[in-house]
Order: sequence, then structure tokens, then C-alpha cells
Amino acid sequence: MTGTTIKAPLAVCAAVIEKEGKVLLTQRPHGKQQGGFWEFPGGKIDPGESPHQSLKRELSEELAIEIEIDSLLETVYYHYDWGSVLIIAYLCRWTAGELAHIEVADHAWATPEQFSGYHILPADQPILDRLRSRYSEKSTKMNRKREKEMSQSTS
Ligand SMILES: Nc1nc2c([nH]c(=O)n2[C@@H]2O[C@H](COP(=O)(O)OP(=O)(O)OP(=O)(O)O)[C@@H](O)[C@H]2O)c(=O)[nH]1
Repeated sequence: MTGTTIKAPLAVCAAVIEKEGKVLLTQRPHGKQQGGFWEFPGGKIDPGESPHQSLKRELSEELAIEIEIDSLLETVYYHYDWGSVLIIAYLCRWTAGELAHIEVADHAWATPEQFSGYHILPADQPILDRLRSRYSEKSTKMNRKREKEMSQSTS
């Protein structure tokens, strides 16, 4: 009997680290699968690891930084031609370490308006959308606050 083997999606964790309205993106090493694409730092969850353990390990191995994980931002299921991935993306804080390019080709801090200037892995689209709406909500709140303060100071 012939047939294709159906594999479980690859479990992947990703860190969304914010700094002054920008988000950390990293570029995959050129020799690796999907090399040259931009993504959120992270990687495969190894057997026996929790997503949080995995994310902390990956950030230390890839960038030499330590992080704290604050909350779940988004989960994504995406099918590539080589198989599928289930990505769990967390909002994180960089707490220690000097960022080094150990297992990444490059890094960048990008505002949501700048995301389109990077070739970001297609699976990350829902994470990017979530961040765009998060930032536009934040700026609406800031504008409302500013308008309120201005109207109070002029009355
Ligand atoms: N880290 C990360 N991986 C992502 C993202 N989006 C996305 O589709 N992926 C996919 O998830 C998979 C993660 O595998 P990886 O190769 O980065 O994992 P890893 O660091 O453990 O690699 P290794 O096998 O060389 O140790 C890749 O196939 C990658 O294409 C993302 O934003 N961050």
C-alpha cells in the first residue's frame, strides 16, 4: 500500500521583544532552511521542554540574551510545502545580556509600519497583524489622552 505520511506540526516558540515602540526581528542564517528570511527569534521546542524553557534557551543560544516571558500574543498554524508549523508567540522582555549574532545573520528593531520592508516568514503574518492592531490601539489611546489633557489645559 502506498500513501503519504502525515506528520504532526513542528512546535515552534517565538519571542516578540518590544523596545520604544519597535520590535526585534532576526534574520535566519543564509545556510539554513529559509535562510535570509526575517522572523521572531525562537525555534523548535525540543522533546521534554516547555515552551517557556525552550524560548529562554533559544534566545540564549541564538542571541546571548536573557528574557522574561510576559504573556501569550498569538498562536499560528501554517503549512509550508515541507510540512506544517505551530508557532506560539509570546510578548517578552529582554532582561540581561549583550545581543550577539551567534545563530542569526542580522537583527533589526522595526516599527509595525516598517515590517513590510523585511522579507518576514509568511507564517508570521497573524503575529504581524496582531502587533499592528496593538500599536494602533496604543496610539489611539495616547491621542485621546493628549486631546483630553489639551482640552483640560485650555478650559
Ligand atoms: N524561530 C522562528 N521560527 C519560525 C518563525 N516563523 C516560522 O515560520 N518559523 C519556522 O519555524 C521553524 C523553526 O525552526 P528553526 O530552524 O528556527 O529552529 P531551531 O532554531 O530549533 O533550529 P535548529 O534545528 O537549527 O536547531 C522553521 O522552519 C521556521 O521556518 C518565527 O517567527 N520564528
